[in-house]
Amino acid sequence: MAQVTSPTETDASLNEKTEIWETDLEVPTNPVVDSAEFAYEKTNIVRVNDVGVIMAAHHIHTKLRAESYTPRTWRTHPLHILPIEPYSPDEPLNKACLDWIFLISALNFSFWSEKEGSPDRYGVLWQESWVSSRPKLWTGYWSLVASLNRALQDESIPITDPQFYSSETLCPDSLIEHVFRAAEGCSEAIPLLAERIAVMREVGFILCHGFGGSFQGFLEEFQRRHNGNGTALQLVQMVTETFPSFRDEVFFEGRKVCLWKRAQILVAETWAAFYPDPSSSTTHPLFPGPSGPEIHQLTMFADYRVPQILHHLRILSYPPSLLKLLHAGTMLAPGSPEELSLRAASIVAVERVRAEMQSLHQAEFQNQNQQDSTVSSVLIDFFLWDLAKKVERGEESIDGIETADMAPTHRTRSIWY
Ligand SMILES: Nc1nc2c(c(CN[C@H]3C=C[C@H](O)[C@@H]3O)cn2[C@@H]2O[C@H](COP(=O)(O)O)[C@@H](O)[C@H]2O)c(=O)[nH]1
Repeated sequence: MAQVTSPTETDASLNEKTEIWETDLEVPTNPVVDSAEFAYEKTNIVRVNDVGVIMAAHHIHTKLRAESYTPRTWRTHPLHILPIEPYSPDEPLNKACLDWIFLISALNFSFWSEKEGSPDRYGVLWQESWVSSRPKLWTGYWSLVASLNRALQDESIPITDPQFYSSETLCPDSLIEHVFRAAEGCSEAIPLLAERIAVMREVGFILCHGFGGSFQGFLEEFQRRHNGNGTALQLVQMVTETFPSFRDEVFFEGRKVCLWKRAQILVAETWAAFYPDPSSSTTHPLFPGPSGPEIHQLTMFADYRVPQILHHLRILSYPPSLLKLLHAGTMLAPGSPEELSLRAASIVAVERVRAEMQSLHQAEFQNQNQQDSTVSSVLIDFFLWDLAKKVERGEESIDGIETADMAPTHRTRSIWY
């Protein structure tokens, strides 16, 4: 917020103040944005297509409106209606719900299957939603959510409680294996089980020894440090500083590149899960300060599903050599130029889509003489991920703009995404 100067101040003091204010006014940039720009240029493999960005921005802008897609859409996913009622007025940041979100984000990586498309790929059988107990085979990311919900609801295993899952005595490896068990007939187990167990022990230990044994305690400490006025980006930073297994960073050509996929999605999902009803005019319980969450400072979450839809929408262009690798199912090593290029270009691309959508948004609001509201890469990401899944299931196809043939997702085994 700009400050008004007093006319009695001398030029010298004014200059001094201006300098201070300029520093104060500096908008903190997300290191992921700079990192991505650097890695995008250095790798120079996947490219952002400017025409594709403009076309897709119009398309996404229209779709968001038509579908009334908002941060509250997150709750409408059949498995995101949590086993615990999160929205209690007595406990605005419900502990059990926060621990559920935290564990999901800690383990939100590497669900792609060597047997993609085959019925015996890894999947978890659980009810199709909270309101229907009809069994359904959940695959990919949803297999994680289904496993945890099944353990909580059907088996009374407190799997999302850090005090439980940090302890090898209360929660031995064999029990975790049981929680993630595949449906009968699957010939695969959950990928990277040992790494998932290691992540659970690490984050559980840190929450128990530093934050009273819950993500709620972690958020209370965040609010204390920032006098209740912390932003989403500051929370992301605290997550990456605290938990090594959220530190999604690589060194490339002599520079540290931060991608922070799971740290950002953790904050974004917490933001979305507790997003207040717009008609209630209440502030967000996690970001009650005057500046709010500043959610637009976060980037998209560089995974293996969103780049695929960005390419399909012709926002990203892949060179023939990369397409060949993808079609051959070649493994891309974590931190390799191809893998880094896919992730970095996705971040750069969504930032450009966001800028384009922001202009559309502003023009529209100006015409309607309404207040502006900011477009965020988080919401664009959520929308694109959901869209990618609908296109994959054959439920939706992209109309009205040119698309590229859907390429396979890239294959990298890593705990980062
Ligand atoms: N960029 C981004 N990546 C996301 C998600 C999500 C799920 N988020 C939920 C929250 C809001 C959304 O509306 C979703 O309901 C998972 N992933 C990543 O995808 C991959 C799994 O893919 P597949 O094997 O096909 O299920 C894997 O890397 C996983 O880490 C997201 O939102 N954004």
